[in-house]
Amino acid sequence: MASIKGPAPAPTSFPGADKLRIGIVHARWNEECITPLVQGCVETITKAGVKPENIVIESVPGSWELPHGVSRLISGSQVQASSNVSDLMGATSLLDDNSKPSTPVAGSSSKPSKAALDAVIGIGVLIKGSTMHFEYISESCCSGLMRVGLDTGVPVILGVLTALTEDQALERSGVGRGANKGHNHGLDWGSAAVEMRLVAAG
Ligand SMILES: O=c1[nH]c(NC[C@H](O)[C@H](O)[C@H](O)CO)c([N+](=O)[O-])c(=O)[nH]1
Repeated sequence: MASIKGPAPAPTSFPGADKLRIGIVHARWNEECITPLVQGCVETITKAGVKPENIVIESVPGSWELPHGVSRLISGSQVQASSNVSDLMGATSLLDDNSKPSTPVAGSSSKPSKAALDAVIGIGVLIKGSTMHFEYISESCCSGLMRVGLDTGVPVILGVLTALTEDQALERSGVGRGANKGHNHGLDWGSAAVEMRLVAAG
């Protein structure tokens, strides 16, 4: 019997998306998953009509730091620019970019704009280990991101995979090891960010 789980189809047109500025803050753990998740997110954000120069990508050490990183990005202070969009699309790893000093997003002015962000996606990948660390970080990260969104009024999209196995994480990043590569959830998070700003805001 086919599963009934899964999101309804997202809207396909987003009038006004060309005016939006979207932020992505990603953790620097489990980059085999992080890189495709961020790429998937950027893919649907740009397909919706957001200009590449209006996508700000920064990174934090791990998922525990995501709420703080998202909050600081919304408040206008840079966390750590990890890559610009044009470099990202061909990237196989985001980590190399972190050795570079902060770089503005492709096509932007000499220094990254601090104009207000319309939505932010927090991306992290937690994989259960042999201790309770996973549970504590997962709960704190997810409730922290929810609080930042509610406190600031800026839509914060939950882009955190809480996987019990490596294969679960890889499949939900669209890079599964077996024949079934899975579905890249980053694609859904990108359209959710644009939708929450345009459709939900009315
Ligand atoms: O993003 C992650 N951070 C992880 N830990 C680091 C944590 O998020 C903090 O960066 C660290 O504790 C420093 O505050 C992970 N594990 O420990 O397994 C993990 O799986 N994913």
